[in-house]
Amino acid sequence: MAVSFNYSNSLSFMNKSELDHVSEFVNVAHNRLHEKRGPGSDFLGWLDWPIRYNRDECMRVKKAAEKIRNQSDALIVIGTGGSYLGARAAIEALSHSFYNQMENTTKVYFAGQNISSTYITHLLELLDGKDISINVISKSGTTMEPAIAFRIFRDYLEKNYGKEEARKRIYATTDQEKGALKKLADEEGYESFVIPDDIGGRYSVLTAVGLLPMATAGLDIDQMMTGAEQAYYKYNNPDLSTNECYQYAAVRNILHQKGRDIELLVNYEPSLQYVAEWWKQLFGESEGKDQKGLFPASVNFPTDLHSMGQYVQEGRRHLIETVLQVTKPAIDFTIKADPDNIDGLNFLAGQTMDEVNKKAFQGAMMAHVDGGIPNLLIELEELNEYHFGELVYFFEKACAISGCLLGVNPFDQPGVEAYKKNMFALLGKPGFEKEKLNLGGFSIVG
Ligand SMILES: O=P(O)(O)OC[C@H]1O[C@](O)(CO)[C@@H](O)[C@@H]1O
Repeated sequence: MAVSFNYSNSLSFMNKSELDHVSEFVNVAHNRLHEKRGPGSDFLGWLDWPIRYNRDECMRVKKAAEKIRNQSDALIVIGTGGSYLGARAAIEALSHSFYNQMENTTKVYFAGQNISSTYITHLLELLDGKDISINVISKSGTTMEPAIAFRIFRDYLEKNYGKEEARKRIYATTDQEKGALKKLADEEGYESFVIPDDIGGRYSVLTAVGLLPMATAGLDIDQMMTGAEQAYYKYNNPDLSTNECYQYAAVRNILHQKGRDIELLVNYEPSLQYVAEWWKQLFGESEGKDQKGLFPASVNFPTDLHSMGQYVQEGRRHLIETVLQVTKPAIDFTIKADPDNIDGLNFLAGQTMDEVNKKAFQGAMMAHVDGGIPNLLIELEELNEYHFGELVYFFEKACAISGCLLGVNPFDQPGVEAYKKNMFALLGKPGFEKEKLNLGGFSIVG
């Protein structure tokens, strides 16, 4: 099976009867989703997206990617949160580990996910003398971090190419009708792609938001959509005893109710690090509200076994460990015998590097379960576009069901506005004068 879920190593931390109990609620959550009822039902466009996405737009995405690849040394993808993480996750997971350092590739760099003057200056230095295009992505069209980066890069393009040519090198992915970016794109005549109204940022990776940067990096986006389509059918069944996506949602909720407050997503392939970052936004923004929710965190093993391993083994018992495991690595090789064996590693001779990696996983998993940490396992047969699409859909649907089980609206993110208000007040944005007065009680350094 391409993506599979196994919770057998959490059964000593819960009773099977608890799953039977929750299956009724899973059924309710399933019906709510599929009948488009319940909180956040305006944002369910992702649910059947893999079977109804706009093929013409997808074709346009591929053509634009081709043009970018022919015309530019690098694409600068400007966006943050859901307008950034999915594309980065896919490109890092599915491309060469040193993609941007390889010859003959169209480099993909990200900007607008921070407000660091050092980062953006270094990026501009790196791009000096190179031909570039820009894909600016923002659903609202008003998020400040990417808006600042876009202002800087637009200016850079106009200075380097002149206004006319700059326009042809800017691709905007935004709302169909509203927002400052949409307005600018229309005025300037940028080629534009749509983020559907009913798909929230963190659910948008399989729209043009993710697909244009991915296609530019040479990924097969048709395969990705086919994988997501298969997942749509596979996880369409309300029966908890067979639907592994729903089992993941249910088990993490049961464990959460029993005092597990943090879910650690673990990988043994460094290229999955940004899948974890994408997953953190998906679950964190969806579930962390009304003073509820599992805190999504991530570690990269075995690297972090040498830093966080101690805590996982013996620290506070509030963790769930969810391992995202790749069954068959893209590349494997056999460790050779060394006639001198000074490092004492000849016992590994004849084994493959991946066999050793898998033993590290098994050893850590057994130790952590023995140490009191329930283990969930999500296995991915291979890291390719098809399975990536399937995995995205698995997580999206599990997150929606999980949020319903938790009793929150999994599709809004009201809490993100609080820091924005303070920041705008501190920056003196017109309209935020009252908020500025309310900041009086804090001592502000810096
Ligand atoms: O695509 P936008 O509207 O720029 O938003 C980027 C991100 O910012 C948030 O709105 C939070 O502020 C996320 O939900 C979203 O993914």
